[in-house]
Amino acid sequence: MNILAPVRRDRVLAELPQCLRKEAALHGHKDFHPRVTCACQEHRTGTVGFKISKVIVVGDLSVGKTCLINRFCKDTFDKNYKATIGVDFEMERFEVLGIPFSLQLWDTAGQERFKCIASTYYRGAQAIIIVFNLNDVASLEHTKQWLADALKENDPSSVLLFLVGSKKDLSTPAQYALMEKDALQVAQEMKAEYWAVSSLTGENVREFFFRVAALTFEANVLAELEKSGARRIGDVVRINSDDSNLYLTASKKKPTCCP
Ligand SMILES: Nc1nc2c(ncn2[C@@H]2O[C@H](COP(=O)(O)OP(=O)(O)OP(=O)(O)O)[C@@H](O)[C@H]2O)c(=O)[nH]1
Ligand SMILES: [Mg+2]
Repeated sequence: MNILAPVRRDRVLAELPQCLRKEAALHGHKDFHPRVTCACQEHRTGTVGFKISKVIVVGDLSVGKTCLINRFCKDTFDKNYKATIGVDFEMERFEVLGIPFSLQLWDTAGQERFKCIASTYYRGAQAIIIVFNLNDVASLEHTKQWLADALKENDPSSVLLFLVGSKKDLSTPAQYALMEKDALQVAQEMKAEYWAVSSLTGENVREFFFRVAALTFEANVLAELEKSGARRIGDVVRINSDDSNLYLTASKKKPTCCP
C-alpha cells in the first residue's frame, strides 16, 4: 500500500476511542492528553506524521490472528484455517487529530515450527497485541509466554500491550462471562488493555484497532514533545553578566494553548 495514498474517510479519528473495560485499560481518560491535542492543533508533532509504527500480533496457533487483521484491513473472513508461515504484514493509514499516522501490523505465526522465524520480526514494536481464543483456556495461559518472548526484543517501559480474546461469537454469554473474569486478571497482571472480538461477525474489531492507533499515536506525540522539551531545556543562555547564577532558556516563545 502506498504510504502517500490519501487516508480513507473511515480511518479518520477526531476523538479518543474508548476502552472496552475500565478495569483493564491502558488509561481511562475520556479524551486525548491535552498536550497531544494542543500539539496537533499547532502542528507541533515532529516526526510522528512521517513515521510508521510497528505493531506485532502474537499468540497460539489458530487463535485467529490472521482473521483479525484481515477483518479490519480487508473486511473479509475466511472460515478455512491456513497457517501463517513466518510472518506477514499489512499497512494501515489513519488520520488522528488531523495528523497522518501509519501502523504496520505484523501477523506472526503461532505454530511452534515457524516461531523462530517469526520472533526475528519482534524487534522495534511500539505495540504488542497478544491474542487468545475465548473458548480455549490454555491459549489464555500461554499469553504470558508469548508476552515474555516478545518483550525480550522490545523495551518493556515504552511498548503498549493489548490482550485480545478472539472468537467471541462461539461462546454463550455465561461462558464468556467466566472467561472474561480470568482474562481481566491476566490483563491486569500484564498491564495490558483487554478486548474481546469476533472476526466472524466483526464485533469490536474496528473499535479495537482504532484504540490501538489512537493510543500508539498519543504515546508517540508525548515522546516527541518530551524530546523537543529536553532539547529546549538543554539550550540555555546567560542573560545577566553581573549574576553568574541567572540563566534563562533560549526559547522565549510561549505555546499558545499548552498547559
Ligand atoms: N467462529 C470464528 N472462527 C474464527 C474467528 N477467527 C478465526 N476463526 C477461525 O479460526 C481458524 C484460525 O484462524 P487464523 O486467523 O488463521 O489463526 P492464526 O492465529 O492466524 O493461526 P496461525 O497463523 O497458525 O498462528 C480459522 O479456521 C478461522 O476461520 C472468529 O472470530 N470466529
Ligand atoms: Mg495466521
